[in-house]
Amino acid sequence: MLRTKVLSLVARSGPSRLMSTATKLTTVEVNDKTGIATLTMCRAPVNGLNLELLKDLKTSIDEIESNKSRGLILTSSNATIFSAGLDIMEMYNPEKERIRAFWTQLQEVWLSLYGSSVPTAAAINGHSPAGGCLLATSCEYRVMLPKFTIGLNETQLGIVAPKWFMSSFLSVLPQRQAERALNQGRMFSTEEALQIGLIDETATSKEEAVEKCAAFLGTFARVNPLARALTKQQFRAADLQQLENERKDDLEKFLFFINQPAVQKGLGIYLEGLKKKAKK
Ligand SMILES: CCCCCCCC/C=C\C/C=C/C(=O)SCCNC(=O)CCNC(=O)[C@H](O)C(C)(C)COP(=O)(O)OP(=O)(O)OC[C@H]1O[C@@H](n2cnc3c(N)ncnc32)[C@H](O)[C@@H]1OP(=O)(O)O
Repeated sequence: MLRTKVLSLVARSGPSRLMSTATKLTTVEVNDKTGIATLTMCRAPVNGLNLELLKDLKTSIDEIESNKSRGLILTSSNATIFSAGLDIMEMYNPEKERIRAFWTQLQEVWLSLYGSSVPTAAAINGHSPAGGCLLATSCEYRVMLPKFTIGLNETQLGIVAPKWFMSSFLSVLPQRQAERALNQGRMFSTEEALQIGLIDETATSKEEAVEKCAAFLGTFARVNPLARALTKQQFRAADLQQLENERKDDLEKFLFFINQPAVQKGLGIYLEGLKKKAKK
């Protein structure tokens, strides 16, 4: 595969450079003026996080990290969906080796995004359930468009959000609200998310959301980058270390849980419901 960690310039548009590692499911565009990188997920139809999208996300985050960008804005090329979360097809009747690689890659993405030394923000331009919410809450700031939903709905699917999903959620919401929302598998509307503090701002268009994210990232312009990065790291170190220490255990727990006949049955029913709804 033509994937290289070296930054390559493949196109120019206005003051931005599109940088790419020949990945297909993400693009990274760096604004020459601000030094802020916009990382866009573009896996049709719903930015379902499958193994390939996760690999591309990891490559792009690493690229932005090593390129010393001033900030990272995560968004989607889909007009109504930020990310539908984990691709359920990866977990339904899974193939043995692939599902191991899939979960390991998800861990990698979370460790690099939540632990990024670069300041991060999410321009949530569409629905953001489960894994989509994990990505958004791993960032330091969230701007969301109206009339969409966000939340960790795992219990609605008969599955359990692992500890590190909770860590990201808890870095944004107080424990009492986080616990209740997770137990209920609650999806919040944009307005509810703003009220509870799950998002920081709303915007009326993707462009405005990206601008507001850039304005947030700009607040660090006069802060010493090393001091800022080390401060962020200290806030997040315990969560990151916990997963680092328990990675193998976490993978085995996931495999055990997902392979339970009752869980497989539940996922099958949920998928069927999604497909029926899509056909209507
Ligand atoms: C004790 C400790 C144990 C630890 C164990 C750990 C286990 C934890 C395991 C996993 C954690 C899981 C995290 C997740 O992220 S699960 C995924 C959750 N996501 C969802 O529930 C979202 C489902 N999708 C939707 O709600 C909607 O699709 C939408 C709001 C995102 C978009 O709606 P709309 O625009 O109307 O699109 P459609 O619904 O018509 O969908 C189009 C198309 O896409 C398919 N699809 C949608 N979402 C997914 C998905 N997440 N995975 C796979 N496929 C998806 C949908 O079925 C349609 O397909 P088509 O009929 O073939 O066109």
